[in-house]
Parts: sequence; C-alpha cells; structure tokens
Amino acid sequence: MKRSATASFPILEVIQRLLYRLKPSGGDLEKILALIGLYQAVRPVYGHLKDFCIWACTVQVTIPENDPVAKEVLAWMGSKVILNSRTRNAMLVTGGMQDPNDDFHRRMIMRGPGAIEKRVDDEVLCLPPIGTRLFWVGYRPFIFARRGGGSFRSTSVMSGNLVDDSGQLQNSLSLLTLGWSLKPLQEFTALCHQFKLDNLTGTTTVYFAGGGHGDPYGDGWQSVSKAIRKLDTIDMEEAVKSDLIRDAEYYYSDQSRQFFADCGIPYRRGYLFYGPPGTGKSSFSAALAGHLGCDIYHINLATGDITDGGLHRLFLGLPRKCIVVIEDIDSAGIGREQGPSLRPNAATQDLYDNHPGLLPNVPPPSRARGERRRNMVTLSGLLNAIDGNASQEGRLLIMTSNNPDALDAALTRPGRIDKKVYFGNMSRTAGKSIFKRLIGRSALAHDAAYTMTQVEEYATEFADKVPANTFTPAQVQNFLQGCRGDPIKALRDIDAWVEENRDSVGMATARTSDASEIIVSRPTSADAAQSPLEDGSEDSDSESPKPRQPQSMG
Ligand SMILES: Nc1ncnc2c1ncn2[C@@H]1O[C@H](COP(=O)(O)OP(=O)(O)OP(=O)(O)O)[C@@H](O)[C@H]1O
Repeated sequence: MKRSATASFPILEVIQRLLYRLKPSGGDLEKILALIGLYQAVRPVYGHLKDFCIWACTVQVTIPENDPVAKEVLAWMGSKVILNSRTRNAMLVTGGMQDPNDDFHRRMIMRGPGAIEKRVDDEVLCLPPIGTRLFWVGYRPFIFARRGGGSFRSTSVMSGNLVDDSGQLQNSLSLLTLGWSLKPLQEFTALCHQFKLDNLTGTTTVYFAGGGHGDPYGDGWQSVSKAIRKLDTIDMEEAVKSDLIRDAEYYYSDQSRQFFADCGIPYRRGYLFYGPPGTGKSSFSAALAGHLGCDIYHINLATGDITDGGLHRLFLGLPRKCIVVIEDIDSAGIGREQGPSLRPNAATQDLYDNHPGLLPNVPPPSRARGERRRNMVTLSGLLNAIDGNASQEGRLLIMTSNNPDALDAALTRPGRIDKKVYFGNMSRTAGKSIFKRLIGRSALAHDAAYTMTQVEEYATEFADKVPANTFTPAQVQNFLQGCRGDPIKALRDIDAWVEENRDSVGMATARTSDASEIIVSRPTSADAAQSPLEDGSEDSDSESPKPRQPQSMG
C-alpha cells in the first residue's frame, strides 16, 4: 500500500503487517495470531458497514411497548412466529402484561386463533423475547426487535430508544424492512390490527388521561385492555337504553357521516349523563363503547393536573371513532368566574404545557408552589378542546355529572350536548333484573335444586322488598355480592339491610324535579327521517313517576 494511505489511516498499516505475517513461510502460531488480529481490526469496519447498509436500504418504525399497536404486533408475533417456529427462545409471563379478562391476548399469545379454552388463572403467556428476530410476510423480510428499558447501550441504527415520563428508557418494539417507503410497515401493522379484529373475543381498550408529562408522543394517554361489559348488564329503562343505543349507532353510520358532511356541520355528538353517584353513568358509557366496537377515553379534570394545553393535546390525540368520557364534570369546578389569580404564572404554565421535556422533574406549577391541587382547566380551554376549530371530529363525547345545575350553560348548549339523560335510583324492574343477574344466574349454575321459575319468583319477592327509587344500583349490587349467590340468604337479609340503610340515603339521590328543564336536541338528518336521533323519550313505564329511572331528555 502506498505510504501516504497508511500514514493517513494507521489501521491500514496494521492490516498490512498482519497480512504479511500470513505468508506461507511463517509459523502456525504466528498465522493464528495474525488471523485473530485481522478479525479484531476488521470488526468495527464491518459493524459500520452493516449499519450503513441498514441505514441506506431499510425503513424502520419504533413503537412504545405500552401502546395498543405494540400489543397487536406482539400478539401477531406470538401467534404466527413464536408458536409456529422451532424457537429456542421465548419470553413467558404470567398474565402481567395484559388484563386478566383479556381473552384475545391470552388466546392469541398462548394458543393461536380459533382455540377455545377454559380460562385458567395465572396461566403463562408466550411472547417474543427481548432481542431481534427475522420473519417473512409473503416474500418480504422483516426484522422485529424488542428492547427492554435497560438494554439500550447499543449504538446500532436499530436502537429506537424511547424515554418515559420519568426520563427512564422504556420498553419498545422496532420493525424494519427493506425499501425506502413506510408503506409495507403500515400494511404490516394493519395486518396485526385486522388479526386482532378477526379474533376479537370481547375486549375494549380503555384509555386514561394522565402521566403525559414528558411523554415523547405528547398526547398523554395510557391504556389498558378490558373485557367488554355487555349492555344487558346495565339496568335502566329499556326505552331510554335503546334510544341511546340507536342514536349512537346512527351517529356512526355512513348515512349520518354523509349528512354531517353535506350540511357542513362538525361531525361530533355529545351526551350529558347526570344523576347520583353509583347509578351506572360510567358503566353504561363503557358498555356503549363495547357495543359500538370503539375504544373509550376517560378524562378526570378534578385530578387538577390537566391544563388547558394538556387537555387540547389529549383531544388532538383522539382517533376518529371513539367515546370520550369527561367524568364528574361539575366537581372539576370549571366556571367563567375563574380568574387569573387562581392560575399559575402564565410563562411557567406555557413552558410546562408546550415543552414538558424541558422540565422533566418539575411538577405542574400549582403544586410546585405547594398549593392545594385545584382545577387547571378553564371553561374556555375546555370548550376549545371539545369543539374548537382544531378539535378532532368523529368522537362521541359523554360528560357525567352528579350536579348538572352547577354546569355553565355554555358547556351544555345544544351542539355541545345533544342529549341529557338522567340516571336515577333503582326501580322495581331494575331490582328484579339485578337480582336475577347477580344471584339467579349463579344459583342456577351451581345448584340443581333451583329452577328458572323459582328464581323468577325470588326476584319478584326481592324487588318487592326493596323500596323503588330509594337506593342506587351500586348499593344493591354491593348487598347482593355479599350474599354470594344464595337467594335464600338475600331474601332473609334484605329487610334488615333496607332498614339499616334507608337513613343513609343521601339528599343527592332524591333530585329529579329539574330533569325536564334541561331538554336538549340538535337536529340531524335522522330527525327529519324519524330516525333514532329523534328524541321523544317520555317514559313509557309509569311505574315510578319520581324519582325517575334513567331517562333520555332530548
Ligand atoms: N344501572 C346499573 N345497572 C347495573 N349496574 C350498575 C348500575 N348502576 C350502577 N351499577 C354498578 O354500580 C357500580 C358503580 O357504577 P358507575 O361507576 O357506573 O356509577 P356512576 O353513576 O358512574 O357513579 P359516579 O357518578 O360516582 O361516577 C358499578 O360496579 C356498576 O356495575
């Protein structure tokens, strides 16, 4: 080699000398040492060359492991790659990664689609391990890499590091394939999603707002997979229930979408569920999401750590079809009168909202000053998030409240809230149905001595013993759970329970009279066509005039 080249790159001179030692006249030991030396000298060059080729010829996506997309990819990998290959390396977990009710992931990860198994508690799940794996979809090769929070020392181009809220590296998945377009990777994640839909066995993803400070994606949602609650487990007046269901189904129909587009109306719909605590407002919202096959997003403004900017980001992060529940909106203390004196310093707040990464260890401004946690969302911030120009369309917004009178009229005006539904105490009919669900089913399943007719009679007797519209379904559910499936015990103890608890029935549970004052309706195409969105929901059941069972006022 030329002197000038070896002078500029000393490694070349080293290689040259090592090659010289490989000459036929050299000794064996000398040759072996020279080969080892050559390997060591060339290895970094090979590493850089490999990284360059990967960088130049491939595309890659990184997915945080707590993201629903990652769960779908893991489920696909577990079912299609890990379980179908002669792998000698897999990660086993005892159900910790997924919700214990999550049949989909259990079946997908453990046994593959189509398997119907009796559920076993603490069963072991089989997942792709930490590390990389090559697999093919059709004729296209993919590299799947799963990384744990502690395994990020690599400088490889496939590192895809992610940092969580507390600045720690979090688990992530990377997917890599040949080419310069992200399309094949998008198609692969769509394939995983479709795989989940095809094998869905009754789960819905529930998102909670919170923990978004420092979130690399900036939307602040955290998710968990839950078993779908069936609508028939919610005891409320049938007419009101079916009216709400038809309204929501119609809202998500193509016809309604087209109508909104034709009329130039923002494609949004809102409900206000109000009534005493424990009457099924949240449960019905979750069941409705399961019925519509969409995810549900919960926001609790009363926690005091969501700001106007944060709320806006949360809404921007919503998908097109979803249910958003803002819980106990009255307790968030939002009012027009909230003045600047109650607000944190504007500059600090802005820095915190827009650049959370710059203040990783600094708590939200109000707490930094040692103040009591208070609501940081203003009315205008809330209105802007839910239906401002930049707000996402397609969502179904449900606000729940124990005290709707405390709400600002701007929040509940038609267009923002299209239906107001009162959830009240338990009626006699609901008492019967809750008895059959919580006691009757288990009695019939576990004790051959009980018959359907008997259970029906017990349920009627039970409903007669519980005064109508006095207790919340949550209270009665709590009592029945204590009876552990024994109808005789339930009937024996109910009188004493009613006596004991009658006095504790709060004032809150008695309010109903103003229900008719807050009728709201927004015309839609369905109104014209006498569709489900037309509300004529006066109670058909005259069993209990006041307080009323859940009612749709629209
Ligand atoms: N109408 C109902 N039908 C069946 N179960 C109900 C009903 N109402 C309440 N429950 C039960 O009571 C519990 C509490 O219900 P839920 O959280 O939905 O009430 P809520 O009205 O949203 O209360 P809060 O206003 O405090 O949020 C749940 O376990 C639910 O199963």
